Amino acid sequence: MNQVKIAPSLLAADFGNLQRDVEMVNESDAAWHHLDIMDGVFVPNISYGMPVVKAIAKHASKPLDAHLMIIDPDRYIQTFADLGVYLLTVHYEACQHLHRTVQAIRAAGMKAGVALNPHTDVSLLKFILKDLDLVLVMSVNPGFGGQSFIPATYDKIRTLKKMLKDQESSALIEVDGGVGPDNASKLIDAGADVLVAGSSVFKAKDPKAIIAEMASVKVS
Ligand SMILES: O=C(CO)[C@@H](O)[C@H](O)COP(=O)(O)O
Ligand SMILES: [Fe+2]
Repeated sequence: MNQVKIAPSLLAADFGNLQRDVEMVNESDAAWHHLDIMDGVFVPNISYGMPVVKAIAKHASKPLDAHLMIIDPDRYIQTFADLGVYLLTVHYEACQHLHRTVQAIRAAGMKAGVALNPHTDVSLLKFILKDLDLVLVMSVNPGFGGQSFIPATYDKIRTLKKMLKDQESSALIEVDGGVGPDNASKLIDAGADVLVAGSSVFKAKDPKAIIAEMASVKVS
């Protein structure tokens, strides 16, 4: 069984000290850097765009896990590939032709992920699971950091885990929103492979210790 991966969300970083915070993640037990790209249309917030992704990529030593909260993400697939993104996740709710988008992400040389809003049923991915490297289960409504975790997520992860097993899919389950040391064990027990954590890491006195604590949770 693989160890859980921790992906600190740079949305909660200090943007005035972005290089410092990216380097903190480099030196930590984190597996990936999680980048949240918001367009102000799909979600009611605008985060950052390509120049900031480029700056992060310049200093990051771990794979870039980009979570696109933008409509019609096909427009930017090649750009993110050129910026060195490792795994590109698009929202089920933001794509007209999800299968085509996933194929285009892989054709551009990246791993492909699909994110589900809290109200979106995992069964909608039944016929595309085999084509995915990751499913991102949103445990808050996308758009902002620092929100409260939605408890229905546990059941959703368990249901998805069973679907993946039934289909012999090796896609990872990533959970994003309101995640921290308090719920990490329960999420891992439910079947999460990757934990995204923004506020719980960057607002902590010792961010590296929080990352280490979550990364060391034993997988049963
Ligand atoms: O995608 C998102 C929000 O839409 C996340 O990645 C947040 O950035 C996580 O922040 P916390 O809930 O951990 O503070
Ligand atoms: Fe995210």
